[in-house]
Amino acid sequence: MNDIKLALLGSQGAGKSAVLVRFLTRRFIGEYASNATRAVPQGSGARCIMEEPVDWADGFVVVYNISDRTSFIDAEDILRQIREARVDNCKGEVDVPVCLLGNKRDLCHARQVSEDEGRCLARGSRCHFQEVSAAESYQDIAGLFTQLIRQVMEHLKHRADRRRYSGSKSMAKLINNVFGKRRRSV
Ligand SMILES: Nc1nc2c(ncn2[C@@H]2O[C@H](COP(=O)(O)OP(=O)(O)OP(=O)(O)O)[C@@H](O)[C@H]2O)c(=O)[nH]1
Repeated sequence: MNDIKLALLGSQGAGKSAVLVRFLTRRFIGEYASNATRAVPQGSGARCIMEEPVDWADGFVVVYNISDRTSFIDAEDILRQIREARVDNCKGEVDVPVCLLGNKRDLCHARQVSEDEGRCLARGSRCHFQEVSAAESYQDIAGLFTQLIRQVMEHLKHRADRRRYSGSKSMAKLINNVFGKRRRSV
């Protein structure tokens, strides 16, 4: 079986590493060096632009921090960019699986983004939504990745079936053209 490639995107400090480390190790590692983000805020910070199109990903996890509205606006922007890229690249194909994650649910006393807003954004972007806390819970994050991986595998299978089908259709057309023409010229 081929590897599955997932991209975790989101603004700086949203908790991408914490979510991933929680899933892979079941542990919450509170402090570690902050990576260069794959999606960076630019200019005033009101717009979040991906450094490069993520065309290698089979699925996306877009993370924001529920106690930071700017990170939610960034997530909105990232989802829009993913949507636009898939309109360009995947004509007629089933959408690439995407999950919107509202992280740091344990900080609900400092909440700036309601759960309804998250759900509403996900609905508009045709993606799954969940609030989680990388600090407090493994189960939610594990369940979420398991579901996303399942969706990605189904998506890849669907895409492979489609390619096989359109390949055999082209071959049938080619044979028809060649032999059809011959028959006419006899
Ligand atoms: N309270 C709380 N803190 C969290 C949670 N997840 C991450 N953090 C903290 O938020 C900070 C940023 O987390 P990171 O995982 O480094 O965030 P990131 O999105 O990978 O950040 P960059 O690498 O800078 O893009 C760290 O201090 C984490 O300990 C959470 O669920 N709850």
